[in-house]
Amino acid sequence: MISVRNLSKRYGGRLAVDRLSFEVRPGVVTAFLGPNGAGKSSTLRMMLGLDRPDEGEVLFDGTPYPALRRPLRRVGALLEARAVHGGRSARDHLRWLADSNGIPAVRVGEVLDQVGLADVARRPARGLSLGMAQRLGIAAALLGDPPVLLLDEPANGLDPYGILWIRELVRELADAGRTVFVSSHLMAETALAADELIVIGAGRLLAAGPVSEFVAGGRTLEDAFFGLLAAAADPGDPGPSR
Ligand SMILES: Nc1ncnc2c1ncn2[C@@H]1O[C@H](COP(=O)(O)OP(=O)(O)OP(=O)(O)O)[C@@H](O)[C@H]1O
Repeated sequence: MISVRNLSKRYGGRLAVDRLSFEVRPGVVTAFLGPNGAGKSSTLRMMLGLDRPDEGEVLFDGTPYPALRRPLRRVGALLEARAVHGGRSARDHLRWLADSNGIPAVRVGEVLDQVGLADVARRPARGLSLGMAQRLGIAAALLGDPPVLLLDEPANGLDPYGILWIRELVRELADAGRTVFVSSHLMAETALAADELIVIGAGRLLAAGPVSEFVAGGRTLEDAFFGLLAAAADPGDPGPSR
């Protein structure tokens, strides 16, 4: 279980995350939706201890990320797929990560196979396409076989086969009891891939609940999303009927 409690972050004069609270349960795929600049990446960075909140906290089964021992074994994350040294091969990058987190070296071959990168694993990372770099980032997230996965736009750069692959992967991970939290901009894809939604706008929680409630009555998720944003921008607007 991930608990985000009253999280706030200000950059200069701008409030990027505003008293945000929500929970993410194991065994389901939870999507994190919001327009550009809503505060999704800022929230994910604070979840991972990469940014310090001005207020509030994020707990993984009661423990903040910076206090986790061997964190890659507890929480796997994909944030910035290009965050790999360009001269280093995918295999060496994963070996280094495994080594520094007490993860058996055999996992490197396993995750390379799992993400379909075994054939290019010895190439320098700078030669990887965006889709391959994205798969390498997912391999790194899976390396420690963690019970929690945080994936920021995992379908970014993937072709339709890759998008289907991600959808099936997150489903398998959740079905195995993991906590899977996935940020996205892709409404149609989210409607197919996610069970639960957390929607934010301007750093604030706009709605949270099962996808089935957002799309009740034949409404598309896109319609529900635009309705929530319109209601948040104009509090006089009755907004969507949920
Ligand atoms: N390091 C930073 N310094 C200054 N401002 C920042 C920083 N990081 C984020 N912001 C600002 O905080 C707000 C939220 O940004 P954030 O990247 O978290 O949104 P997002 O929902 O992830 O957007 P996107 O969907 O475009 O990735 C934006 O106004 C952004 O400009």
